[in-house]
Amino acid sequence: MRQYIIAGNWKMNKTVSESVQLASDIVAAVKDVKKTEVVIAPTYLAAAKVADVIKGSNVKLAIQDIHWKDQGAFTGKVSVDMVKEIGADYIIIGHSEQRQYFHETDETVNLKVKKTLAAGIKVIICIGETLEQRETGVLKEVLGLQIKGALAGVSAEDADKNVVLAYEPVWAIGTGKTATDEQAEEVHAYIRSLIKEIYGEKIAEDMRIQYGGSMKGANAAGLLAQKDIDGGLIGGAGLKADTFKAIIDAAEAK
Ligand SMILES: O=C(CO)COP(=O)(O)O
Repeated sequence: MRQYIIAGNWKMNKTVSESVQLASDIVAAVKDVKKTEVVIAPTYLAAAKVADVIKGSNVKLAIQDIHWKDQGAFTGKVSVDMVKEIGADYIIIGHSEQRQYFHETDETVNLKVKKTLAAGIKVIICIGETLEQRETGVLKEVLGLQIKGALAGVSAEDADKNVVLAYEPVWAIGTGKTATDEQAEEVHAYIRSLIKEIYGEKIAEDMRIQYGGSMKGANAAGLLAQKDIDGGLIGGAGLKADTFKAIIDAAEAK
């Protein structure tokens, strides 16, 4: 059975002191959570302090993106060794906001994925279609390119143990428009079939696929009840301990 993974992507929210407070609130709120993997992704600036706050707890640390180079003249960027040193468990790669605003391509996603896995850190790879792509019927093609692009050269062993996918339909992010349970499940099942084509049945069955896009306490139970939905990548509802916990409760109740 796949373990649910609920991850809060804090995006460009919270100062360092606010991040420390939110991380402490989440640690307290989830201390009795047993079945669900809980992850938080603060900003770079807050990450080291948040790492200290969550040490010894059942909350894991994700970092929002890295550069694929080891070091050098890349103003504004952070390398995998830097985030490894502070104890990152996951790196989120290929978020649609990166793709939309910061020139992320399937090729740069792939470079970052390989760099992260080589450093012994797990990846959460984000994929998803825009409304226009959905409406013009190219959803499957877009997802196929994103998945094959991201995973090119990734070993079966890494795919099996160290890769989580996050399906985030761009039109559902921050809009309050969630995909219906059926819409989401249909795409998740399709994604799993693509993984089966690439890596075979066992890895397809093992790989966790999160849903992301206006997920909250009120709709989490329905989404998480779907056969191929294994958790959530949460934006807005992850910015308060109680709204985040409501989603984790829905996972724990399964
Ligand atoms: O993009 C998301 C998480 O990475 C989803 O954001 P929202 O939950 O705010 O829609």
